[in-house]
Amino acid sequence: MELTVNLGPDTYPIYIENGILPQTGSYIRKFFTGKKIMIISDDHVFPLYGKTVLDSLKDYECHSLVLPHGEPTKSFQTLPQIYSAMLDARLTRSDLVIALGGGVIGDLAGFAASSFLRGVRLVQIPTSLLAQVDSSVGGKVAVDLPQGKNLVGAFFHPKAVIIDPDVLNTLPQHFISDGMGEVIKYGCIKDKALFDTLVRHTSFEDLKPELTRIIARCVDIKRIVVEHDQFDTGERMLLNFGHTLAHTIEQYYNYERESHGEAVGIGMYQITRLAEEKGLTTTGCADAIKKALDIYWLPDHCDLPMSSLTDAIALDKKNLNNHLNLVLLHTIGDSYVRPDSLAFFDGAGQI
Ligand SMILES: NC(=O)c1ccc[n+]([C@@H]2O[C@H](COP(=O)([O-])OP(=O)(O)OC[C@H]3O[C@@H](n4cnc5c(N)ncnc54)[C@H](O)[C@@H]3O)[C@@H](O)[C@H]2O)c1
Ligand SMILES: O=C(O)C(=O)C[C@@H](O)[C@H](O)[C@H](O)COP(=O)(O)O
Ligand SMILES: [Zn+2]
Repeated sequence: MELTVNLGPDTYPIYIENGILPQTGSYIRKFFTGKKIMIISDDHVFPLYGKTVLDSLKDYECHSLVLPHGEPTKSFQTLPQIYSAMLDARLTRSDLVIALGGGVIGDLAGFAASSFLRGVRLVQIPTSLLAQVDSSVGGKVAVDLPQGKNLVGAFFHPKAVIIDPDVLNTLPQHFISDGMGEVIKYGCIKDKALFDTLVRHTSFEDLKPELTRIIARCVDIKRIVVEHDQFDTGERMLLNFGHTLAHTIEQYYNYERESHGEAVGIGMYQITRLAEEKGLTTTGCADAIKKALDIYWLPDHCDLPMSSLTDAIALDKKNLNNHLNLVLLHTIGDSYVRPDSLAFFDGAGQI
């Protein structure tokens, strides 16, 4: 299956098909006539899939940079190492960077590509469920700062996204759950039928036969939203459902305890619980989210006092002028952005 993200001069294709990884070279040859490619990956993914990708790129001069896995790598501190590798490889603006990995590598290599020489072309090959359903599409690339998630970044679209769901066979269960956090998000914000499918199943194994279709559905929802609002000034904020709290939870633990999908799960449940208490969301949505999180082994709380998160919430990128923009649900499948303030969280207790 091929989808197209229509963004004028930044239009790009997304290829989604089981078993397409060995054909990476043929997708890249469609648009890339340069000579040199740098693959950026991590030390879990490259040993598993690096050779397959390299074998398909035999007609190019390929360089690889393999970084330690995990969120702490998506740091401002990692960038000099990437720029040095790019300089050592004599990468020019006519060359190409491939991000081969999960969302950490996609965001980090994407930001490096966006900033090196003011922009070197990028291809995303997402290998985690989270990256396949969400982070590889839409052009948000970034690194974390100690003060907050994704605080230094850019909008920089890839030239192509190549999604092979077969690679998920080696993804550990924990990260399957993380990806399901974002899948549940897509059901919550835009697609009740998708949400109902998720809660009709009893486990990920049970859902698996439908996975390729579900990946494509999430990507398509994101494609439509990004086409409407690529720079995150309105509708795109809906993709941030659960993230106001998620990002502060991740930052609170210095990116070492709650992973992104887990934190999004907690954030979606807790903000919906609070919104229901205030009459801003239809009663029952928080319970429905909790049920979905349970099925896919995701937490709904982390026992942090809300007061420990408010400083970081003030850095949320959805803040405009003097107000917070919160993403809430009217009901499952129907979301909205509400201009509000930190007072929304008063009396929240522990989350
Ligand atoms: N740019 C965006 O729009 C966007 C959207 C959502 C999330 N994100 C970001 O994505 C990041 C999280 O991404 P993630 O959950 O993919 O984390 P990740 O990149 O750390 O990958 C999770 C783990 O799985 C391993 N892995 C990946 N693919 C594998 C495979 N096929 N087989 C075996 N192991 C594999 C990785 O090495 C890592 O250990 C966060 O930093 C989050 O902020 C960005
Ligand atoms: O693409 C978007 O827009 C999103 O909000 C998708 C989120 O899942 C993702 O975590 C994103 O990186 C968050 O962006 P940020 O602007 O809040 O850092
Ligand atoms: Zn996210």
